[in-house]
Amino acid sequence: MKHNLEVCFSPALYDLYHRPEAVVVVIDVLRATSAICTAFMNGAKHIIPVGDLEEARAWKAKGHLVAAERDGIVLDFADFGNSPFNFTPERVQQHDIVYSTTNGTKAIHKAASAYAVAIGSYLNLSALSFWLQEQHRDVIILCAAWKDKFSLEDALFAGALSKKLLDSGLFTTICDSVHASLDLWKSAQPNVYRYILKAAQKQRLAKNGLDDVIEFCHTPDQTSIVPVLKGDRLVGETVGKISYI
Ligand SMILES: O=C(O)[C@H](CS(=O)(=O)O)OP(=O)(O)O
Repeated sequence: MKHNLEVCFSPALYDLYHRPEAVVVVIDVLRATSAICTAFMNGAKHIIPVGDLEEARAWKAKGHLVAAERDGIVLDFADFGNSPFNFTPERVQQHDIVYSTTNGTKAIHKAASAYAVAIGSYLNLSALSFWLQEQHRDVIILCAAWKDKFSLEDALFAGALSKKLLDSGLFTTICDSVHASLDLWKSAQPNVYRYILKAAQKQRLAKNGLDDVIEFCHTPDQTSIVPVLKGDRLVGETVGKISYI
C-alpha cells in the first residue's frame, strides 16, 4: 500500500492537514532548518527548539548555550544567531543548544503532536528521503514559510523532496500543493541557486547583510543526519544507506 504525501505551504494552514498518525517534515530552508542540520553535522548533541523568547532567556539564565533571533537580528541575551555558519564544530560539538527563530521553531512546535517530526533541508535531502521511506507512514511536508505567508524557497524544497518520495514508488498524492511544488521545482531547473535569488527572503536577508548563506543552504546532501523531535528536543538520527535517486 502506498502512503499519502501532502505539502502544507504555511503553519497557518497546518490545522487543515494535521493527522496524528502522520510524519511531519518541517522545512525552513532560509535559515532555521539548514542551521539545525548544520549543527548536527558539526557534532551538536541536542537542539531544544523554543517558540517563546522568555523561555529562551530563562534557559540562558540557567547557563545554557542559546541561539536566538527575530527578524534576522540576534537577540541581546543569545550566544549567537541563526546563520548556519554560526554552528561551527568549536561552538556546538557535544553541546545542547536552545534555539528560537522567527518562523522555524514556531513551525516545529505547531507540528509537535504528529506521530513524528523530522527536520529537512537541502543539506540532508537524500538522507531525509530515505528515512521517510523507512517510516511506512503518511507524510506531511510543512513549510515554515515567513510569518505565515507563502515562501518560495520552502515551496521549492517541498518540490525537491516530493519528487524523491514519489520517485521511490512508495508514496502517492492527490494534494494540489504537492503538484504545485513539483512544478516549481521543475521550473527552477537547471539552476536552482539562480532561481531562488528572486525570493523575498533573499532580499530580507540581504538588507541585513545575511545573504551569504544562500548557496550553502541550497547545496544538497552534505550530511546523512536527520534531526528528529524526541520530547522537547531534536536528536540526530544517522541514516546508514542514502539513496541518491
Ligand atoms: O533568520 C532567519 O533567516 C529568519 C528570520 S526572518 O525570516 O528574516 O524574519 O528566521 P527563520 O525562522 O529561519 O525563518
